[in-house]
Amino acid sequence: MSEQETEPTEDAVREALRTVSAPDGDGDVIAAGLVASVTVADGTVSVETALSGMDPATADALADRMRAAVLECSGVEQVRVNTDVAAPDHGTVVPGVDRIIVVASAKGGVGKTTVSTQLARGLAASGERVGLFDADVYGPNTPELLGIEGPLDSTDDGRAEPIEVDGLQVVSVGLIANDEPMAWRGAMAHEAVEELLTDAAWDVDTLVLDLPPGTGDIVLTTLQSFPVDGAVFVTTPFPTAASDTERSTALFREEGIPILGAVVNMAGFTCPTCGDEHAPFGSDPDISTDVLAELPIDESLRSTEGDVPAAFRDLGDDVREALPDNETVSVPETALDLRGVPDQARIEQVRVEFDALAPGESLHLLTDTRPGDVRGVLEDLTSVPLRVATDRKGPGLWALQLSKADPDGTEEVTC
Ligand SMILES: Nc1ncnc2c1ncn2[C@@H]1O[C@H](COP(=O)(O)OP(=O)(O)OP(=O)(O)O)[C@@H](O)[C@H]1O
Repeated sequence: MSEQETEPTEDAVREALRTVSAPDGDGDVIAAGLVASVTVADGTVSVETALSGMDPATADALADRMRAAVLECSGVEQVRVNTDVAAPDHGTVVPGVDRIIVVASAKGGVGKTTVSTQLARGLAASGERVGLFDADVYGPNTPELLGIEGPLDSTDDGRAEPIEVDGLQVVSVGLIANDEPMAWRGAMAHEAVEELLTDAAWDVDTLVLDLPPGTGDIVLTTLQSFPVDGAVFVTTPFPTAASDTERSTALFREEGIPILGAVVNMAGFTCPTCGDEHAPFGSDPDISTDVLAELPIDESLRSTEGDVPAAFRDLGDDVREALPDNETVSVPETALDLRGVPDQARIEQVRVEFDALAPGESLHLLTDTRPGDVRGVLEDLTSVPLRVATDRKGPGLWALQLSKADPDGTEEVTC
């Protein structure tokens, strides 16, 4: 609280809450009996709600509106709106899968399937258990690339059994019994893809998911339904492919998906006769995303026989490096809930609370600001080494644990 501002009163907070209408036209949230109690201490307002029975999405949206209204009260620095409703389900965990990396492209035919398959092989080459899920209903080419055929067998408990090939567990919409994924393009296609993905008997550390090109239904529902840890975009250097990639990455970011980087494929070739370099699709595409790899037109990059091409082993390492820390971060009751808090106020709160930590102690945050931005701001505010653990709780929502490094310097420092 600034020196000029005084502690808000409980009455003022209740008055602010009266501006929030209850769902179903029941007047405001106070009149509708949806607020059980309000407490104020040192600029922090805690609102206990009585929302049991309400569906989680409505309760969450209502809590957001209450939080925003209370933040308008003079002297309020932080608001905790506690709902007695389970948090909305932001992501169906895929059984047997620890993390999901999607491979996407704005356009078809740019080499997305080639990159997905070789990236999966590259990750597996360093000892990870890797799955490859081909969700490209428009061109499920993974089976052909890996020389495998369907239909998939069923496990004893009736789940789809991934085909083991080249150290990968593979499931493709091209491996289903009726082998007609093109017929899935209709309205129900995304449900069929989701079912196959969650139904498969995976046992992997990382699942590489080859999305259909573009940003259609299947792509969006996959991003919204599953806890995707990061996306790799494949593009050619051709100017329109690059500008389409910019638009697609912006949409992924809006969905809260970390963009790990781009692979610029078909970036030139060496003439086998004269040895000259040619760039038929142009060079240096104008994209703001980090370029993880530039791959030439080269027959050997298509081959899935023998050793994984060095370019894809390197890509595997770079992708692993680019992944945000995906530890499980808890959200204790004392966590700072920064959702909806104005920028300046949230920076000040984090600075004050971080300064107050003893070395080795941690501060927990729940925030709608991207973790990289929080870390950047904090690094500008303090010279103390910090460690940041990040856990994406849903689209645009992260739990962060910010720890002050141990004085003896034994703790890993990640910034
Ligand atoms: N760097 C490369 N050098 C040579 N050939 C390549 C390269 N990348 C991809 N190809 C070839 O280009 C064709 C298209 O690649 P691929 O099927 O991977 O593209 P895609 O983006 O998945 O296409 P789709 O629109 O079907 O999803 C394939 O025949 C593939 O072998």
